[in-house]
Amino acid sequence: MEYKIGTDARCAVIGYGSWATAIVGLLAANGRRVGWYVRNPEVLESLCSDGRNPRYLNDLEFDRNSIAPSSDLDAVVRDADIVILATPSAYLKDFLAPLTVPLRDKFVVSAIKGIVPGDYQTVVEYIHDHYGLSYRQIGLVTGPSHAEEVSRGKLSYLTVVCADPENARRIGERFAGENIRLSYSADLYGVEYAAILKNIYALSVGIAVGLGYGDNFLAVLIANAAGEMTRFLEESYPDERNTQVSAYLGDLLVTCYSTYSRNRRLGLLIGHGCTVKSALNEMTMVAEGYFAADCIRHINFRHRVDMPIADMVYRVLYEGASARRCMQELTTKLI
Ligand SMILES: NC(=O)C1=CN([C@@H]2O[C@H](COP(=O)(O)OP(=O)(O)OC[C@H]3O[C@@H](n4cnc5c(N)ncnc54)[C@H](OP(=O)(O)O)[C@@H]3O)[C@@H](O)[C@H]2O)C=CC1
Ligand SMILES: O=C(CO)COP(=O)(O)O
Repeated sequence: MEYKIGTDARCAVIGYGSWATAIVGLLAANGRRVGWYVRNPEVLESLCSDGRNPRYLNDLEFDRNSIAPSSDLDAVVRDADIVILATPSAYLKDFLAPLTVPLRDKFVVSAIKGIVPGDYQTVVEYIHDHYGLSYRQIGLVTGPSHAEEVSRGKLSYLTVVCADPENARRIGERFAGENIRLSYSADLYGVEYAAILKNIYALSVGIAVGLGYGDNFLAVLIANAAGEMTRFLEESYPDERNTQVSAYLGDLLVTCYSTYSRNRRLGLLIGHGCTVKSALNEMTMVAEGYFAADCIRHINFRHRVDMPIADMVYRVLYEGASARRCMQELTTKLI
């Protein structure tokens, strides 16, 4: 089905973590009231009374007239034309479970960077298969974009991905702002997988830093991670794409280097000697790379791409292998 987003399309955001909150901040600055599905009563009450999310990005104050938070998922979706998904991938099904209103007549944009566990599908594939949307009705918003910086107005570049360039521009208009630059792409498969893989690579970087490796080695590790990402995309879904641009390489770099990165932080804890279980318990936010390491391994059984870095992360996270020994072995495979 050909789906055209109208100029007056209404947006709604599903989720109330840090990225969802930063996204609502961008959309709300652009005019129309933003629907917002917030199932947590404490967060909902605070947004309605005080215009703040008490759990995430608490310093961001919303004009209460610009947001419409609600715990009624059906009502939020019914009133929207563009539905933006911004939950961690592991909880997406759980968040969408109460939905009885069809999504088929909406445009769905995923801001999620992960695989739906259990189904081993990307969010785009999952929405296509389970909600009956055509791939032309699904898009992505991605790029190097930590919520903390976006919400504080630090210059950030986002990439909107969807098949139809006109729809991509309409979505871009909603995210646009003084400190947001936009790019466009039609590579749904490549950009979505790049955003998933970079989380695994940032975990490997955190592990290396925690083990005491220096900047020289990190540069080698990240250069090899960029190569591994490109190899996976080229071998699993060949297309004309330039993986040197922000949506692929840029997002990999920011996640590997930024102190805001949740994935890097999880790796750091493990590199410092925490068990995987205690490192996960220490995290106050979700590190998608933990789930992705298992899902990508499973998906790669089909493609059989050589992925030594992703394999190393999997062995440390899921097989109880020694981080030090695995990293040492990996050093012999990098160029
Ligand atoms: N943060 C960022 O800078 C960016 C994140 N993204 C992507 O956005 C997506 C959302 O991430 P982000 O906003 O960072 O996530 P956060 O860690 O900030 O938020 C987590 C959200 O998930 C809920 N949650 C946590 N644990 C559970 C659980 N066990 N069961 C059900 N719900 C749970 C939390 O609810 P509660 O508080 O009630 O526990 C909260 O709403 C991810 O795919 C991420 O990769 C993309 C770009 C930037
Ligand atoms: O995707 C992100 C930045 O672009 C966020 O990465 P982390 O989840 O590692 O913080």
